[in-house]
Amino acid sequence: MSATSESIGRMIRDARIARGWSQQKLADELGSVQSAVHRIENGQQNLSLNMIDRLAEALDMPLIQTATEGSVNFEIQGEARLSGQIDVRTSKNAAMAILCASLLNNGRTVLRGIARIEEVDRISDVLKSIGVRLNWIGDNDLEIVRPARLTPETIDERAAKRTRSILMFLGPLMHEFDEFLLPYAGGCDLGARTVHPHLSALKRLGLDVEATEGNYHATVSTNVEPTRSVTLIERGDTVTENALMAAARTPGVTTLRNASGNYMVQDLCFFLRRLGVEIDGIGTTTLTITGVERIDTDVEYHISEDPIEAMTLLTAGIVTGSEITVRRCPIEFLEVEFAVLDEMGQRLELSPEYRSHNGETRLVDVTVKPSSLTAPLDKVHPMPFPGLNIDNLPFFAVICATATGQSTIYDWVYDNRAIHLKKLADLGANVQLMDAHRLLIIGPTRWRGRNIESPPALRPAVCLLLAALAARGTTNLMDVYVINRGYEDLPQRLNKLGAKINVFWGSPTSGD
Ligand SMILES: CC(=O)N[C@H]1[C@@H](OP(=O)(O)OP(=O)(O)OC[C@H]2O[C@@H](n3ccc(=O)[nH]c3=O)[C@H](O)[C@@H]2O)O[C@H](CO)[C@@H](O)[C@@H]1O
Ligand SMILES: C=C(OP(=O)(O)O)C(=O)O
Repeated sequence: MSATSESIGRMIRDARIARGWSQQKLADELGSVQSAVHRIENGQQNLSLNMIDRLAEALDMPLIQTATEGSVNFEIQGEARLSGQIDVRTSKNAAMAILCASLLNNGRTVLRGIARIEEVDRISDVLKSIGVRLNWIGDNDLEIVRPARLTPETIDERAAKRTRSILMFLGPLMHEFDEFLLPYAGGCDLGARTVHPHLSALKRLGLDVEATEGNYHATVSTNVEPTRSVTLIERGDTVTENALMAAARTPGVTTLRNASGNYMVQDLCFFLRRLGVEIDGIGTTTLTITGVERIDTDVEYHISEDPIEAMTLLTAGIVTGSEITVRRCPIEFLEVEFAVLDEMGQRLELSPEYRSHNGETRLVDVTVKPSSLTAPLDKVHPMPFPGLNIDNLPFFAVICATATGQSTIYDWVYDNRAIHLKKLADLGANVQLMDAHRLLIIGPTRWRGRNIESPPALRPAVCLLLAALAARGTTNLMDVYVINRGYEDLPQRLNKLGAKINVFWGSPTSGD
């Protein structure tokens, strides 16, 4: 059986009307807002697993769960010509860091503009399970109030194991307990990802963590110097964030060297500053943090725009040869990407800069002009900020496949990500995996639609969606949970630009 988002929407509307409920009443029951119910009923919103469960419970309708059993899939009709304007939404990765950082605050935290994505739902499930109260107060605004005592002993292990961000509870929780356990982190299948840099940095900040059977066993030590300098053994994003959260509530001055200056780290720093934590060196590799004993502040913070989503949307325009304007692109985190695109012959028009709602991040509107692309002369490779973003590299595989000539994509970072990009061959690309880290791509590609399983990795999966937009024929991209992990209503938003993507549950209606 397969059900589309429209048919599920109709089922929900009928059930609501049968109960004599208004959209507002259903929204109240769901802990959501009326506009979200309106969109769900019109099939204009992706339904997260969490929302499906809540709808079934509120309407006492297990049928909704039955209808949506199996995977969420996208049917993409290709040869799309896109036009119009689209706004970049806020980032998954900053949301993850700041949601974890809200644990540092005993006051009320309101996060504005937070993306409603599976990853936010997962970490929300985990936060709720340790006693935190979360309340959506607008379509994308979340109120967070933590209890006086958090209860890590009641943690939702299933949700915790689906996200790597659980690692970022270590920094905040060390201020509350002498000893605690956390389940192992999960996330995308990108190959082995290091945890040791986190443990090594936290040790220097007074937290000993031992990996035991299925758990991290954390013990706080008391012998922390009043002034400390910690050099991270990797310039990783979440390790920098973990160390920042450890330093934020450790009185005295901490200097973090080899810190990441990436977008999510900057966003976390701006948030911590609002909480009264002094931080110097934001955006550089040396951060100086003056910690405070206790934070009890009612704070509102607007998360900034996602450079990875910006690159995703720009790639949609590029591979379909369309003219679209992607508004609210955080330019500081896209400079190298744009320089590489420029070398390849891609024309982009940039508006004057303006500020994001956080008052800090610089934004521009970018218009993609249909261009004739040639392969870059050298390999395309990522570097920590301010290099080409590691999560933007996969989009260059699709773009290079569109360009004329031979390109090399070199992903030194992840052992398994390039392997997933090999799947672009199923949609017609001439892609060869030279080794686990290098792809050789010969373009241009005549993309063709297929039935295809999503790889278990967010960016490679969305790359297939983007290629499918350009492909001849229809692509059924099956089991897109990973895409919904990081993107809010991507099909619906691309459809507003002229794409034809249908969300359905179960198995595809037509064969390949
Ligand atoms: C929730 C979140 O914010 N996730 C992001 C974060 O994950 P996160 O910070 O968890 O990234 P990892 O710690 O897994 O680092 C990614 C990989 O890069 C390697 N590495 C990293 C830095 C370095 O200086 N040397 C080095 O070798 C690590 O060993 C690892 O294999 O950063 C990654 C790299 O930007 C992004 O892909 C993720 O989207
Ligand atoms: C790898 C990613 O994220 P995570 O760290 O959440 O797995 C990503 O955003 O592409």
